[in-house]
Amino acid sequence: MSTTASGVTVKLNTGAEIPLLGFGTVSEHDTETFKLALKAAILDAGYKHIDTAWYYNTEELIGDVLEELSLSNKIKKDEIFITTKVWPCFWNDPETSLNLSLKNLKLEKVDLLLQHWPVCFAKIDDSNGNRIPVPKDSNNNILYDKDGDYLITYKKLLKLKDSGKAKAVGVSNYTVQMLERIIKETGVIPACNQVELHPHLPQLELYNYCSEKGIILEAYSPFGSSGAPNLKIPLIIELAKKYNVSSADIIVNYCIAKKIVVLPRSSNIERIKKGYALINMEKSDVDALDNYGSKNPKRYIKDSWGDNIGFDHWN
Ligand SMILES: NC(=O)C1=CN([C@@H]2O[C@H](COP(=O)(O)OP(=O)(O)OC[C@H]3O[C@@H](n4cnc5c(N)ncnc54)[C@H](O)[C@@H]3O)[C@@H](O)[C@H]2O)C=CC1
Ligand SMILES: O=C1O[C@H](CO)[C@@H](O)[C@@H]1O
Repeated sequence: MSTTASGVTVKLNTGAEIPLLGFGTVSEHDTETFKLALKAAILDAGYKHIDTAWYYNTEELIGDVLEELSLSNKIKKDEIFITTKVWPCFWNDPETSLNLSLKNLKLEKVDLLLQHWPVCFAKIDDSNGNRIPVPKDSNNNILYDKDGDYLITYKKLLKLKDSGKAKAVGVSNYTVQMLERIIKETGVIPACNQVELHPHLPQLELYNYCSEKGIILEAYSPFGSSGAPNLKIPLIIELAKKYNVSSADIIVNYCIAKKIVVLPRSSNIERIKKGYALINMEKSDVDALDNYGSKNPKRYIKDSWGDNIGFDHWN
């Protein structure tokens, strides 16, 4: 096992290794800050995995950084595991989405392609011909496609894998019931399921199901998203003292101990350079964190379309 969190990997059901630590690329900052953060993550902290999506509008910046670092021989592009996602407005033409992502990322293929949400928005383009991510009517209600079905998207993603443009295919924001449905209908087990997961939302039923099926779980918003509220949980602060690390290290190691991919985001260069310490967390501490979240489940990402698919722990 590596001594830094960025070096630890787990095997996907395709046989490929995925680094358990990935750099989250939702951005609240200007383009230069974003690029500097990504460069520090790759060059100083040794990140080998970037999690992005068409929806984040950061793919072109990521493509620029990868191109620059590879042209100056600082990295080889194929050393970095790249995940991108198909947003619900592309539910019926994920190939268009993937082609846009590949163009922006300046890549010929991605390591992992995810269906971003199991929902289907209407396909509406703006006057410049760009797809509207979340189409709404004049009353601000989201426009769903009444003929949409997330199973159709999954089947189309599997075809994209066959075409070689995505080395592996997975899903995001799926419940156990949805996973059961796509597996029953296609016979193909997705490589992973990316969901909100952290010590305040351990998702134990989903975790047990995915472990049994060999689906790698990926934890988004591990720190509780903007403002990082999870870092202030008293049990996490206590464990940080016990192991002499930071609260962020505890959350990252909670996921790593459970072989869950973890996708923290940061734009703070000093923190990024430091990376995350890899510790040997005792099972009783992992269990205590599971227990904490099971008793106090809390979801931070409350996009309204989550309502439509029956997400729980909404309040
Ligand atoms: N599949 C999906 O639907 C979703 C995927 N994601 C992915 O997961 C990634 C991470 O999730 P996010 O929601 O972005 O949030 P996060 O849980 O990683 O938290 C980010 C926040 O924590 C702060 N932070 C980071 N390290 C800190 C530290 N050591 N001390 C204090 N504050 C710290 C950052 O400044 C930022 O405000 C995203 O960037 C994206 O790649 C996120 C949301 C949904
Ligand atoms: O991936 C995602 O990021 C945004 C913002 O957190 C969320 O809406 C989406 O699922």
